[in-house]
Amino acid sequence: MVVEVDQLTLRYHDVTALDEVSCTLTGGKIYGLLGRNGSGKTSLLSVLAGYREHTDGQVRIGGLPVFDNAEVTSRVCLVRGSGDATQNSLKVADVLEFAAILRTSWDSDYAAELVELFSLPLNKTVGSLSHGRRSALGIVIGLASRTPLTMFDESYLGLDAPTRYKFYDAVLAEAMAQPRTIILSTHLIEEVSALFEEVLILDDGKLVLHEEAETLRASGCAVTGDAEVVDRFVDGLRVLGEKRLGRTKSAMVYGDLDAEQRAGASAAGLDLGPLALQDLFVHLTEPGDPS
Ligand SMILES: Nc1ncnc2c1ncn2[C@@H]1O[C@H](COP(=O)(O)OP(=O)(O)OP(=O)(O)O)[C@@H](O)[C@H]1O
Repeated sequence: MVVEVDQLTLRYHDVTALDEVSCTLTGGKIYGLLGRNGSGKTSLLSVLAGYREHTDGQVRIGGLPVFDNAEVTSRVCLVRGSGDATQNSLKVADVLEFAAILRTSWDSDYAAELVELFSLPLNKTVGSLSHGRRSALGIVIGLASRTPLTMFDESYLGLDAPTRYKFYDAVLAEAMAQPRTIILSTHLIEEVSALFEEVLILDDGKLVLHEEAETLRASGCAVTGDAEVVDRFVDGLRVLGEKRLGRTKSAMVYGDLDAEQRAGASAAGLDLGPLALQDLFVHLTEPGDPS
């Protein structure tokens, strides 16, 4: 389902949460939506889900306007953090039943599989669930809804590492089995970046980057080897970040290395690997250094 965002602005009184954001998501892919705290991720997802009316610009999903348009919003599912507090008194089984009524694309068998995968207790009330289990309930709803546009807004909150990886694996398996448009907003870039096919970065309400993940990874490289050799090699290059373990150092270099530089790295015993999205993200959203 194509998502078209044109000059989208959202203001909350005197706060401009989204500032003339434009992008087109062609759909059928996993998109990573990244941004520092307060950069506008939840605001953008809320507008796409029809939860909020934007102030200016245009938003179309599948060619249709979103706000107050049930034809579109019934095909969109936004899972926010660890769920809505209003559902506290309902049992997990009831919440899933409501979700099934709301979404014509709901897949009950798949929901049952996911309930087992995430060990969700059907007879407990939502209010009695741990933080992580609430997040898992949201994930089950998002995945089993099988809506053409499904968005997870920091849905990993409270999940322990093994459960987070179950979530990532489930998203990947689903995207391969039933291609749909999935947007994941996250701060845990390193963990989840392998899933992204396209990446969008918001900074202070502005879209500062929208690029294919492969292109981003190829926009620089990680140079790893003996610390002194790495330092000599990267002297004069644009270094986004460094990591050091004992005598071994890894420097994240932004920009293409030419054939001669690559040959030089190899001759010096250095390894060249792909750029980590996390480093690029930190670089692009660093105050005062938007380049
Ligand atoms: N209901 C609201 N009323 C007033 N301002 C708001 C409201 N919701 C968000 N904002 C402001 O809008 C801006 C964007 O917030 P938003 O929640 O969209 O960012 P975010 O990228 O999702 O942040 P985080 O990663 O911290 O969840 C922030 O300055 C925030 O304070």
